[in-house]
Amino acid sequence: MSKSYEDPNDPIVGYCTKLTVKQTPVEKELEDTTIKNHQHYGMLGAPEVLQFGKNFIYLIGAKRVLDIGTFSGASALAWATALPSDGEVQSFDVDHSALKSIGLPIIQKHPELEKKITFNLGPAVEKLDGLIAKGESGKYDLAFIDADKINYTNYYKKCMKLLRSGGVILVDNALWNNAVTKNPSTFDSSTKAIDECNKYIFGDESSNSTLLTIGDGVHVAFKK
Ligand SMILES: C[S@@+](CC[C@H](N)C(=O)[O-])C[C@H]1O[C@@H](n2cnc3c(N)ncnc32)[C@H](O)[C@@H]1O
Repeated sequence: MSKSYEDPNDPIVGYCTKLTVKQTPVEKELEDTTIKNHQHYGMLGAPEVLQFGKNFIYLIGAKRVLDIGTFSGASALAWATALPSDGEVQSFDVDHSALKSIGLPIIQKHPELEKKITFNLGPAVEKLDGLIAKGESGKYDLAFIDADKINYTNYYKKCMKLLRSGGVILVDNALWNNAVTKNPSTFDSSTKAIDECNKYIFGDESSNSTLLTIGDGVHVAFKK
């Protein structure tokens, strides 16, 4: 499987995307501007995955969302779009260059969305530890994990602490261009880390999960 914007001619991906993804004009503008202006635009969250996350926000009545890996702001914007007016997104990244040059000028034209998002600069592991230390455990509804793959299991464990019972974690790139299905002797460090995270989630007694083949694979964990 692949992200719809990377492989627009795949008939199954195209059909599924066309009949499910409902981007607002501002979401579309941010996606298009990132694809046009950033050489690593392939880091963008797939719109079908962001739609899936938005659907969960509606379904579980989420108000507080953790967004691990901001890039140009597409996932943070998607969550802010789906959240109610008193909703909150905490988004984390070590690098705000794509956000500043591409995402922020677009998001700032929509103060009602911008006010819901806090963009935190710094390593997400430390930032999540900071939230746990502040007594925020159990107070978030949904988490989207989409930063450095090496820390995927760390992010999962920390997000599980921060989520309430009934909360949902979406782990993006869970198939990593299908590399995790290949012979383990071929794994690079990112593939190994993603495979370990998928296995850790499967063995975790505090959640149930489903690994979906949308986008680059999304492992969805439901906290008991
Ligand atoms: C795949 S992109 C995120 C895409 C974004 N979620 C979206 O939907 O468009 C991954 C991001 O993780 C960030 N990142 C890498 N290492 C990180 C770390 N240790 N802590 C926080 N962010 C990190 C990168 O700078 C990059 O912007």
